[in-house]
Amino acid sequence: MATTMRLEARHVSKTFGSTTVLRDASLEVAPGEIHALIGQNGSGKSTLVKILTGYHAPDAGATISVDGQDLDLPVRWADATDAGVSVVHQDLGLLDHLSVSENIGIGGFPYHRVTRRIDWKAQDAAARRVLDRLDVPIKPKDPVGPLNAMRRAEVAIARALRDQRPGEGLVVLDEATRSLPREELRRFHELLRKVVAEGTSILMVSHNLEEVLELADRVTVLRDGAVAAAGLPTDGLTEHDLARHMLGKTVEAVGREERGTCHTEVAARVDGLCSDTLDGLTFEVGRGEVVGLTGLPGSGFEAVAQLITGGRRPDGGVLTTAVGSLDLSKADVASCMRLGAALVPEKRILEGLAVELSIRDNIAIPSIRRRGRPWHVARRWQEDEARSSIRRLGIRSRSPHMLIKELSGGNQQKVLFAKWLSVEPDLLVLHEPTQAVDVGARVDILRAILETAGRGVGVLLVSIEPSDLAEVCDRILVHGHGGELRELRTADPDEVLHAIYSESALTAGGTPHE
Ligand SMILES: Nc1ncnc2c1ncn2[C@@H]1O[C@H](COP(=O)(O)OP(=O)(O)OP(=O)(O)O)[C@@H](O)[C@H]1O
Repeated sequence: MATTMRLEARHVSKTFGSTTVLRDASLEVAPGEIHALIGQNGSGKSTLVKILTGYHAPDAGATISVDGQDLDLPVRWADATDAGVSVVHQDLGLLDHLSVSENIGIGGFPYHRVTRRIDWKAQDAAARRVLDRLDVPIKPKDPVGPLNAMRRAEVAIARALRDQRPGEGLVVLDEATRSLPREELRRFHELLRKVVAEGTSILMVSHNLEEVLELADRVTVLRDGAVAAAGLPTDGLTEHDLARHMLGKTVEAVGREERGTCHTEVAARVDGLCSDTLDGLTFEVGRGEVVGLTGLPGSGFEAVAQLITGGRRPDGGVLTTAVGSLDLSKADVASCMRLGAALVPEKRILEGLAVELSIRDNIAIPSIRRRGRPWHVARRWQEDEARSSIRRLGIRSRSPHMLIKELSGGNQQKVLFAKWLSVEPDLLVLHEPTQAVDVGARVDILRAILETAGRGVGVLLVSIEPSDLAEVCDRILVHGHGGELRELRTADPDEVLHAIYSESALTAGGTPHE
């Protein structure tokens, strides 16, 4: 007899206005399996997940069932929850000022029968039960704020499993492992395996193909809103195979040809950068040079991107470019921009994009003054710049007038990147620019970084992605435990990884242009 699927979605389509973004898609997840849903940016993954959880209504003709029971469509979140479906989003959705138990209880607190108030005793006991079931050594009363990335992920999983009996239910992980440092991923994977060993199913949406192959039993690939491969067993598959299914073609490596050229002219110099986690960091970026900055996640190097571009004020430090010098402890974004330093930040929606404006307007914002006023004079330039960015970075959109909020996450990332590329600063600081973008877009972005450097811009790539760093950087500065910067020149991602996680693998030297 055929197994009853944990989740069976059939003939799912979705049309926004006149655009169909999901076409007759199907997805089957078996009990106790980890199933990955992958696809290029804008291929429809989030739309499909949002239909499963009731955020979007599907077009007519779809059916969705959990454990053989059809759900009424559009899905009501309460019905999905009753059927055992829960979601862990990318940001994990935790509230730092609340306790672990309160976070686990959000959306489903038990109420006292008589007083009709939240029954905290019952809530703490329920939190304890699910934490014990997962062998997570934290207490329900612990505050969430100080917890590290791994513990936070555990709390999010505990919340997802709160109402599920062992062996039942489906947890949807929407890029949920992205915030986890590499060394924690293995432990988190063990936790997920424990969850599915009981019979619960996991549907993971991910751009990390390495993780998909390591963790998932089967994978469904979406391409342009349709299923390009349904439920492929991952055994024997390679990342190349997955990329081919996603893109319908083979992805070529970035292939940096002239690396390590001597960059004698300095684009920007940072002197004595101090903050709570940094102790007098000093480094230079040459004109046309791509310099990587990396280190152990959480060791403090991540803050450099904001500290040298005016997003946050350091305790001390000076930025010098061809324009002049600036005391960073008194700087803001505008003064850093005047000096020629621009940042493509990590948290795109919060810090980088106006979501109610169009692609064209977002790209134009930083250049409005330079490109001339009044506004209509620059209109032609804006239109051309937006169209060329769309082409160059493969931004999936109907037109340059499409609003940012209508774009998929990865395509938003590309617009943010295009916005700052159009400025042509002296120093372009990029913080995790390939986060959440698909394999094809990643190559487009890395190529655009090299092109930008080729035009004489100094690029600082602040990242924990060893392969990005190895592929495009002339030099990589590794921030060590003791706060020192050590320099690495390599095109081998394993060597970068090794350097990040070991103290001894590097040669000394922080200022490199001799
Ligand atoms: N509210 C909306 N209005 C119009 N179009 C939308 C809306 N939401 C999503 N889209 C479009 O639907 C398509 C699929 O987007 P979706 O977010 O599902 O992609 P995705 O595969 O999750 O991409 P990513 O990996 O970049 O997050 C995109 O082209 C996007 O522009």
